[in-house]
Amino acid sequence: MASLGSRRVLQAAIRSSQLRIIPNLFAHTHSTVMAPSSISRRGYTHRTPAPPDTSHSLEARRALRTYGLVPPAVESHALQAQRCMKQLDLKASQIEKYVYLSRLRNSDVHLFYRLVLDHFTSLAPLIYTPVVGEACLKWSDIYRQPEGLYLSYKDRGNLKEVLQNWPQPNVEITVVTDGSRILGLGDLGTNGMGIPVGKLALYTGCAGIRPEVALPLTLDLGTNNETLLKDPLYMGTRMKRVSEEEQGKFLDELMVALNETWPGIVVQFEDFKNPFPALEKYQYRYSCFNDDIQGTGAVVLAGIVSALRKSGIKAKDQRAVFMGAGSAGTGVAKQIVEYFMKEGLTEHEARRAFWFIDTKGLITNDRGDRLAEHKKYFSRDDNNGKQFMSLSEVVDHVKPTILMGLSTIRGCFGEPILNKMATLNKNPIIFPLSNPSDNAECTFEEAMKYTDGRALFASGSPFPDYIHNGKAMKASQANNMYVFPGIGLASILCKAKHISQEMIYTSATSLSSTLLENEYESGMLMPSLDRIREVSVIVARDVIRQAQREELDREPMLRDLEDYELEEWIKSKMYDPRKEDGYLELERERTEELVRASEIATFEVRERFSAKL
Ligand SMILES: O=C([O-])CC(=O)C(=O)O
Ligand SMILES: [Mg+2]
Repeated sequence: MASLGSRRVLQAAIRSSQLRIIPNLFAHTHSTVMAPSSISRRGYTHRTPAPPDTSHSLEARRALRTYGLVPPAVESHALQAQRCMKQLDLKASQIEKYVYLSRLRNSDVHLFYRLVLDHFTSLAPLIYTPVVGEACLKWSDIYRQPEGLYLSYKDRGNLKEVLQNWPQPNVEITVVTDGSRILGLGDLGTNGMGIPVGKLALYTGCAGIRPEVALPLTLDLGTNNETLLKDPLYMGTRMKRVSEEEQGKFLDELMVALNETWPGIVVQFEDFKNPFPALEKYQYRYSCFNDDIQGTGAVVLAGIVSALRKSGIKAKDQRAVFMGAGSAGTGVAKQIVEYFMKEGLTEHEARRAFWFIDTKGLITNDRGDRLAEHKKYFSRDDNNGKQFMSLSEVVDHVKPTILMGLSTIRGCFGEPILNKMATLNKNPIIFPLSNPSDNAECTFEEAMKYTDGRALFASGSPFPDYIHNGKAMKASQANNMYVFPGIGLASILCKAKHISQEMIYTSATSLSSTLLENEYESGMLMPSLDRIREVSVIVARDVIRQAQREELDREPMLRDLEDYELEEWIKSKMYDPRKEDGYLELERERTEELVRASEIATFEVRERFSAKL
């Protein structure tokens, strides 16, 4: 027999199903009491009925009783999108545009994604880097609505219960951050929520992951950012970050709780200052990966493959100087080592092609400090006792072919350094990867101007085109958005047991294979952003194939498909907002709801009946 509590829930459900006749004008806001269509197995879902919509036919409006609530014209999706773009144009600042788009995503999710798909190149910088960086810096000020789940240190022991509060019953993927290293902006605590939200918007935009199966997750484990701790509007717990050991235990509980709640969920770790413990511990146990180390590494590798082809200089003759020696930097370099080894170098030779600079200068074995674990692999022992303090000294010493920036020091690839690179190389490879744009080591314009237009360039954040000698040149963006959506999509679709390093590596070679000949000829190292959806399909296809080779897949029927069939199947699984219709969706939900309500009513009657016996 149902308990009193569950009876109340059932009664409330029945009551609300009667109330539902009037469409909820504010059904799109999470704070609204949900219409019964929102009642799911787990409680409430915010997969709400579409709000009154100017694209609904008059007949649909009458059926929905929204007739008269919107102006009389019946508009096409294209017209609606046109109005949104016009409204976006009226916003004076980037952050206002960000807020406008966030609101749109929360109020009319399909319209938002139609916009994203149709204007990806111009909107990506607004929903993602660089503007998402500004949004995170100002998150406490611009906060308007819940957009993800927060798990606090004080919730340990109960993480599973908190996860149950997430309104969606089926979650297939989560992006999780502890906010400790947001882009190149440092520790932003719970203000880092903008990152999981932004990354998952790209999952939907680039790889067609349905918005309702994506969970943005932010861990509130304290912050060491004094400004935030003093800010009255800061919304995280006001305490210093917990210790590494405490964080480790918290993550152990989280991974179990996530997998018990949503078995096989794909977990993307994002912007953790200390990413290695989690990656090493979980990568062979769960379906997870670290985007900053593995995703960025794969994209940069794809860029390097194309740049090497373009410059004509073999792997064995490459020398790479890395400005910045954080975990992401060494992670990126390790993937290039793997590639150099596949090109015939021994591991020793490949490793020796890298020189890392941190705040104390060139990393050497004998410079007299204790090196962090992740730096040891690339530490030099061939400096003959000499230490090199500045980038300029290191460039003179190494004569690099590649300059990689992961330092977050804006402008450290200045004119003299770029001039030197241009003197040393016909086509110097210059990758200023720090995000957002304000932290980039150099801009596209600077790279081109000071190398006489000869640089092979890719950056982390977008840069505008630059006209050199009358020729318009396009900046390539070596951002992990070219691979993480495909890796995540593949892992969901083939139900990967875990995400192997080979699957990540495959995403890199797959991405480099998508560069079209005309893109390559024009100097681009990454495919055009307009094609990101088709790129994600290819990446997903190849990553699935790799999972199959390693027997990590749990969807055997995919093995029987030819490549072109697999591609078609992947496409058929992708959410396409242009095919979504709020009205039809609502009708479907209504039917389901009626069935559910009658089941509940039957249950109620039976319950009353048995209570009388
Ligand atoms: O978010 C981005 O644009 C790339 C990235 O992962 C980072 O910089 O941490
Ligand atoms: Mg990141």
